[in-house]
Amino acid sequence: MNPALANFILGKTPDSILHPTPTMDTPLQLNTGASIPALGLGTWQSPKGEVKKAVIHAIEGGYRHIDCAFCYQNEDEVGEALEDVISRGVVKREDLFITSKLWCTFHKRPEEGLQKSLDLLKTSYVDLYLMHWPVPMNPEGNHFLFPKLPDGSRDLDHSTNHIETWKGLEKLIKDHPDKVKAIGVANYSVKYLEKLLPQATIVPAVNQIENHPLLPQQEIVDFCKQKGIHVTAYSPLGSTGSPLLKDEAVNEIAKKHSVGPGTVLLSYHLARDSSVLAKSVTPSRIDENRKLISLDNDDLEKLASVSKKHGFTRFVYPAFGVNAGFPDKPEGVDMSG
Ligand SMILES: NC(=O)C1=CN([C@@H]2O[C@H](COP(=O)(O)OP(=O)(O)OC[C@H]3O[C@@H](n4cnc5c(N)ncnc54)[C@H](OP(=O)(O)O)[C@@H]3O)[C@@H](O)[C@H]2O)C=CC1
Ligand SMILES: O=C[C@H](O)[C@@H](O)[C@@H](O)[C@H](O)C(=O)O
Repeated sequence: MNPALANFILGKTPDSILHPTPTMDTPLQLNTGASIPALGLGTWQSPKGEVKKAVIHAIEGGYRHIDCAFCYQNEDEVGEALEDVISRGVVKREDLFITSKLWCTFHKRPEEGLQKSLDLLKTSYVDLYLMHWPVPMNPEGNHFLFPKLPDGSRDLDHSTNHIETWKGLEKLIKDHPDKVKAIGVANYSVKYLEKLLPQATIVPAVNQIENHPLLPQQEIVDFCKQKGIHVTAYSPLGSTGSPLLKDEAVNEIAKKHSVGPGTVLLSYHLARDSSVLAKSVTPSRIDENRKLISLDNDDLEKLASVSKKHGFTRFVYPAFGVNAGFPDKPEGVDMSG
């Protein structure tokens, strides 16, 4: 039977009224008063020679949110793409939402880090500037992005901490409101936020975290919601090679809604009031990833069962050797401040 007719007979409010179908442009509110589009194009590991075409394709197809970072080492090509679409009148700069991130070796130099990204991206401002990881690394080490000690471990900067970095970002937005519209964090656990918030004069607008059915991070999502911090989910497909597209429960839900498994994995975050970033340099996938649906409670329960059945999997965990406060990764040195 048609679900709408069934609901009518049962006297139930259809899910479509309770949860209107989200789109990639559904604006989600930030604590700054601005909004962030529900779906963003990721650019991590998007190779040079491909990322420009990918960003142009995405924007021509309606994407308005692009996630970038200095450490991705491809912001120059993203900038060429932005210049291209803006100069051709495909989109106006003010209709785009561009995120960049302060890399770990720049924690003591936020103004320099921001200016480098602005120059590469060929834009006068970013909509959101995130502290990429709450882990300062030696700015004068043996590599400008990934300095290492002789034993091969990452060269951390113990003379400062993420709280000092945040204060630098607060100063940055106060001094340069024309260059950065909102500041936020990434890869923050509840433990780190609990250390940061009492010392912050600006509550981060966003916490960008790894999030998918194998790593629901419900405690962080709930904590952020309570504090007015918007969550953006990264690696929704399981990162490189998109392993989560094969998950059995995800595929059952996809079949039920007659959509692909990617639609389920991306829509999961909208059901939790988060925005989501999907990376692809493949035009057909960039298009496919635009499709979002509203999931119902049965779907969400089934997705919650995925990590209960298989345990937690964190796909992105760089070898900082730092305990970032994530319950699933208790090892490493404490840099929480
Ligand atoms: N703040 C942080 O520390 C982090 C932020 N991020 C951000 O989040 C973004 C997304 O996360 P990411 O880790 O890249 O991983 P995703 O979960 O977005 O997965 C990307 C992978 O999935 C493939 N893929 C994409 N769409 C499809 C599709 N429809 N069908 C089949 N395969 C598909 C891509 O291949 P292909 O490109 O070849 O098509 C690529 O291999 C990043 O790019 C980055 O912008 C990510 C990690 C950490
Ligand atoms: O944003 C993506 C990730 O955080 C990525 O920037 C890091 O994993 C980085 O490659 C590292 O090795 O520290």
